[in-house]
Amino acid sequence: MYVSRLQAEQLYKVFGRRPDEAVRKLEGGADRDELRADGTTAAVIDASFTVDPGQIFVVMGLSGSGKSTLLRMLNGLLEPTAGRVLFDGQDLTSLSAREMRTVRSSKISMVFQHFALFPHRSVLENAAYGLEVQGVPRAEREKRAAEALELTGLAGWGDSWPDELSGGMQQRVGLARALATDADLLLMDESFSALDPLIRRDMQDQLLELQKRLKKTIVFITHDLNEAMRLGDKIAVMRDGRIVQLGTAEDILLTPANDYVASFIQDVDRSRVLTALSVMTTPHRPDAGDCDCESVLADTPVADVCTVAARVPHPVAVKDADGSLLGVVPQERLIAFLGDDKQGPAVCSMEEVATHA
Ligand SMILES: Nc1ncnc2c1ncn2[C@@H]1O[C@H](COP(=O)(O)OP(=O)(O)OP(=O)(O)O)[C@@H](O)[C@H]1O
Repeated sequence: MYVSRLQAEQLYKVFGRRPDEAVRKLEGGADRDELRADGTTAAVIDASFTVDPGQIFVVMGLSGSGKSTLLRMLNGLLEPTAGRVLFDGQDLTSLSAREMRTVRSSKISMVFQHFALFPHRSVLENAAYGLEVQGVPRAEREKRAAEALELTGLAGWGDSWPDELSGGMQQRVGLARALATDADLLLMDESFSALDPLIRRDMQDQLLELQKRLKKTIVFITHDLNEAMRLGDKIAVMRDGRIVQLGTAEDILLTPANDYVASFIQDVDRSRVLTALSVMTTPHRPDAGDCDCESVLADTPVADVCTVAARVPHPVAVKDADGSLLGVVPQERLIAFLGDDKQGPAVCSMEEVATHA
């Protein structure tokens, strides 16, 4: 039977008095504000989702929306008021504190926003810290920490002190520490939020690059939708404790669940998120794609489809990895897409253009 790596089932976390009663009220349709009047905070309300092996699952929301509380229930640091967390089919909420510590130290790694490095330990010792907690002998942990430093582009920095490294490099040490333990589940809490924009982008690229090789299961918390869309295979948008939308970046961009989500997507660069698959159409000519011109793949971002469109004299062919034709993207469709940036869902307007063309 197929088992999702991580599963949240109707998770609730209520802080304050009479939490069970509060859950019943929430199940009956009460909202956060009603409970606040009783001095109770509903931090997470009825959160359900699955994360598959090798996926990056992003939880996105503004401050106070419940992201950190959700994450702390996933790693067992907080006990849910109601609901279950399953990891590889095992119910974490049923484990004793001791069993939970074992799972946490061997299978789950955390990467925080603030690097949490020990200033009086070398970079190598910092990267080896998780292994030290697991009781791995020194020689073995130093070898694995050095490998992890190499993975994160810090080969040769092992003997330095944390304060000799830039912010971006310190965050890589944090990442190396998480990778060194071989934990399959990586929980990243606003891990790149303290970094300058360019370095932040660099770290996002590096994470995506590492992920191609390592295929960890990652839950990544952020308040930045652009970051969520760059990284997330699946994104949960949270508001006031509830998940208000769960979907891919394209789902969120093309069909935002409500005005709240729509207000976030205004600043997203759609040409980097949407792919050839979402803008292509059926070719009118039977010989489309038969020439030797450049083509694109279904997951090529629209921005890169534009570059190819500028070089070929006909609609850009979209092909699968075997070279079979999936569809075409006519230049007018791209122009409509780029020109209609501020006016709602791009694909609707493009469909109109295609119909009228
Ligand atoms: N230990 C606690 N006791 C009482 N209330 C809490 C506790 N922890 C969190 N809260 C409340 O729960 C709500 C959700 O907080 P949480 O920290 O999970 O949000 P967040 O989305 O992670 O915010 P931020 O990005 O600012 O960390 C907030 O209203 C917060 O005040």
